[in-house]
Amino acid sequence: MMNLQRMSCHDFQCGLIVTDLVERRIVFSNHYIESLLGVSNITDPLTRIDQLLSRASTIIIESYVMPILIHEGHCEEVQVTIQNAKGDKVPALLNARVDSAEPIRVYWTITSAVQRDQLYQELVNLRNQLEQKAERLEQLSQTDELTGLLNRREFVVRANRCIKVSERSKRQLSLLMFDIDHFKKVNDTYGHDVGDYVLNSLGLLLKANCRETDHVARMGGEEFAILMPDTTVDAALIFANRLLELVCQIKIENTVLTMSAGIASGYDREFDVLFKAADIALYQAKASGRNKAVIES
Ligand SMILES: Nc1nc2c(ncn2[C@@H]2O[C@H](COP(=O)(O)OP(=O)(O)OP(=O)(O)O)[C@@H](O)[C@H]2O)c(=O)[nH]1
Repeated sequence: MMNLQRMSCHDFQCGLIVTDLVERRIVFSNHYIESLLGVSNITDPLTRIDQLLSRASTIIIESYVMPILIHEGHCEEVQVTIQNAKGDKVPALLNARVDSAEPIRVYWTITSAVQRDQLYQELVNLRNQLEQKAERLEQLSQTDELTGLLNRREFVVRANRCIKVSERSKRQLSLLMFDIDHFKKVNDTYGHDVGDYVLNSLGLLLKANCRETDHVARMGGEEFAILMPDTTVDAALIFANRLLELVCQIKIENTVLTMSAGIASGYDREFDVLFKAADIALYQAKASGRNKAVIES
């Protein structure tokens, strides 16, 4: 065990500095401070404690620590930056206490906070990583893996939100349901991979041609849906016909892709009602020859 009688301030594993109150000139510092700064001796009576700190830290001392010290007599756990002899910045934790006996002295303790800073940085990094993962998970839970479009669950959530807005504004929205014609034949003739490629290409085509305010989803299999806020049934029909023309551009060898569409519109209809109406219209489009868009009757 260490002989307590022979222990001196230099044995402490924290920095000790004694200064006067007004000018903060150093009258004593221990070895820890010297090793923190990378100098052999700083007990030069002309050295002020501010000279050991970064510019920002001297402002903190002047505007925050000193008023508290004068008012309360002590100030704890202030994060400062020490500038060492090499010019490196070392994060440190500072405590100070005033001894009012004449001559008035301030006792400063300074400990390196490098590890604390590293720990803090690690926590910040970890938090960022978790946030990114949570974002990614949220995205995965909302989208269809093959096309990157919304999945059915997220589509229904957003559609219900849009319906509420349209109920208030009394502005029509339109739901467009469409389904690739004879898609089974594509799979059977060219294989499932080509079928996937077609679905993916259609996803890209829809993303490129829909408005940012539209909600586009793959509802399952080869069935897609677009919810268009603030869109009348006539505008929806024009848009649906444009998509029918565009989808012909996706060709697999000699097969030209077509699709059928059903449209339902309104501003005061529940999602299930709107969905059913668009689905029936889609069925009518299929039943009456495919490659067309039909408005609900
Ligand atoms: N490649 C691929 N095919 C899928 C996927 N999901 C569903 N399908 C296929 O889509 C086809 C849908 O076939 P049907 O429901 O008979 O429809 P269809 O052949 O398009 O006929 P109509 O809709 O009546 O014009 C089936 O062969 C499914 O296996 C998928 O993720 N990838």
